[in-house]
Amino acid sequence: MAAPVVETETVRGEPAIATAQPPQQLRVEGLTVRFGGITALSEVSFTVEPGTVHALIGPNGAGKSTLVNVLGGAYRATEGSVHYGDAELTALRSDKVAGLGVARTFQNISLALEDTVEDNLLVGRHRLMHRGLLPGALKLPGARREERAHRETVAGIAELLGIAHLLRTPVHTLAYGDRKRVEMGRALAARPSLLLLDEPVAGMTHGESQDMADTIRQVRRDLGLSIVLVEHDMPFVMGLAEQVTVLDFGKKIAEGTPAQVQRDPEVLRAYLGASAAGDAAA
Ligand SMILES: Nc1ncnc2c1ncn2[C@@H]1O[C@H](COP(=O)(O)OP(=O)(O)OP(=O)(O)O)[C@@H](O)[C@H]1O
Repeated sequence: MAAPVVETETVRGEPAIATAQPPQQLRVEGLTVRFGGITALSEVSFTVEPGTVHALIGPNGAGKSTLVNVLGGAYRATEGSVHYGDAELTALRSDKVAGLGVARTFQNISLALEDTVEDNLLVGRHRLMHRGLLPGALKLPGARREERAHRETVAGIAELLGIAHLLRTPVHTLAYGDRKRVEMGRALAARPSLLLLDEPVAGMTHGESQDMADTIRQVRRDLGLSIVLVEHDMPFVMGLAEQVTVLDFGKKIAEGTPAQVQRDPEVLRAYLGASAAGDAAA
């Protein structure tokens, strides 16, 4: 039976940016997801230790996004389970998963382009708002205090991500790399203890992706959360992740430290083809 959902604490008295609860161990056990005749994931198991960066890699169609969608509550498991601490995630809707402290970003940025960076970040606070953001004349003192606290929290997150100077700027005027930061900021605004990042540096130049790696390191250090990262950019993944799980055709083919998976023959075969794997092993 699923463990009861523990809602994250309220906004009152919170520090500027703090995770709602300490990160928990994430345990994926025997996870299978089928879409009709397609098996997107087949008996995948791995564990993400609290406070670590764990990468999911694999060629196109390997099942990485499907896995993130299950972790975030968007897709149901056909078989198997996912536990975050004591809670069984696969039994929960995405809003309940968010209530446990799990937040995600999307492969394709999904921001409100006409709105400011601040307004987009505040969307991430909605679940924690008691009163919503009302027009000035309708605000009681308690509502004003709450709104100020939410704005301070998102300002702190913007500072951490290096986009504080853009808070009043409409998103449609931003460079791609900054939009990616806003997307991450919106997820962080919910004060998650587990952050799921789906291709955070897709489409970025090498320099931009290095900057993003520094930002993610700082986010992890300052907020003390766990990060599950899906990304195709290998130098980025290998420089950032402590553990790597490798998928191919929906199956786990390897796991270990970046150094271990980089020389794993199965991984080389999946990425480069059998002959290249043979050459590399020789
Ligand atoms: N909603 C869906 N309905 C049907 N098939 C799906 C669905 N989502 C994913 N699939 C299929 O599941 C398999 C795994 O896809 P998935 O997107 O998870 O792979 P991926 O590793 O994230 O790939 P990429 O790196 O290209 O994003 C693919 O065969 C895909 O076509």
